[in-house]
Amino acid sequence: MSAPIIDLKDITVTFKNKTSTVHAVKNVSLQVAKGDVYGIVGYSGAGKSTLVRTINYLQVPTSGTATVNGQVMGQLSKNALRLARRKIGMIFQHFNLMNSRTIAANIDYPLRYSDLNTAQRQKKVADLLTLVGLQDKADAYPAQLSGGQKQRVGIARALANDPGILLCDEATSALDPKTTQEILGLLKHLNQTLGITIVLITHEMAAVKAVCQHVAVMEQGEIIERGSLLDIFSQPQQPLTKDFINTAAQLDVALAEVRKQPAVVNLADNARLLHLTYVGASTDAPLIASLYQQYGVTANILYGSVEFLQDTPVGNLIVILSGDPAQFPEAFADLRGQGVTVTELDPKGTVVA
Ligand SMILES: Nc1ncnc2c1ncn2[C@@H]1O[C@H](COP(=O)(O)OP(=O)(O)OP(=O)(O)O)[C@@H](O)[C@H]1O
Repeated sequence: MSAPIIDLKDITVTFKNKTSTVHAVKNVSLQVAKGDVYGIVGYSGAGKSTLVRTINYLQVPTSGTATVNGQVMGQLSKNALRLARRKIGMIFQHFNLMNSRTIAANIDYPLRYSDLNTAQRQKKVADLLTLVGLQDKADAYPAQLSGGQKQRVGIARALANDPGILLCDEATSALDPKTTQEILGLLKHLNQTLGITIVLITHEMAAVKAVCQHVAVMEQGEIIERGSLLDIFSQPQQPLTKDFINTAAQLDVALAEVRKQPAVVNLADNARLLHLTYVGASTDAPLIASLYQQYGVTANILYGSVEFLQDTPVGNLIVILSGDPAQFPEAFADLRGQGVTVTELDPKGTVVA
């Protein structure tokens, strides 16, 4: 890959006060390629915001180096840092708009130090309003807008200085599901049309799934897993990652229902409860037919779904396989050989194994 637009090396952030020390970020390295949409997912307190704020140096790391747009942020003078920050836009969960100013004035605010004259600034604000679909709201005040509209203003304001990077800190967490999809759609559009690199922090894997090309999972200040969206969704390794994915795909809900069914409650000795995940064109029918033909193993599908991640189908099945248990290891190996991720589930457990 060519030099990443964001290169965090060995970033550690420690907060100390009189009584306690919090290790918010522990020795994290992260590279984001130009034009990427990179999701950072984790529960509250995992250190996502703190990590992302080291990109624009709103948070100075205790140790480690942040190189952004080829500039080592920690080596910049005050003035150079201010200029560097203008090329890194940021949006927030609660929008952070100035309530006493109009929408146009909010968007114009970051332009106060720019070289543009008044007419150019007015045109820039009008263009930004159009870009985010709010051309008729220039003279409205934030209190008159819905949450989704306020976030559109936040996005327009963040783009005022034509940044190459947009940091999104829980930008959709205060919005309802439909508005969330609209805002994520807008971010995707901006990425595709302007080529802007996006780093998106969220606790919702569904948001990551909708827009991100890469994802990192954070827990207790560390990145515990990272990869392309498809790899993470089809072959999650860490329990926390599986947890996030199962919630996003509503597999946890499906599994809770499945576990109530008599065939699962009274799972026979010659049966196994499995979760199968596959990526791409393979479909459940040939997989299951070949299990029977080759191993005499029958499959009872209890749940199935296919969703598209970046236009690639990802299938999830929860099945009971029954047959001669001596045949199971080979049958499972055969499935794995065909690119299917096979996870045996505890019929009584509460989470996917
Ligand atoms: N300025 C600060 N002073 C002291 N502790 C802080 C400060 N900022 C964050 N922390 C602590 O650092 C840890 C990581 O917080 P951070 O906000 O980065 O997590 P997060 O994953 O973004 O979660 P959230 O979504 O809740 O913001 C938490 O334990 C938090 O309480």
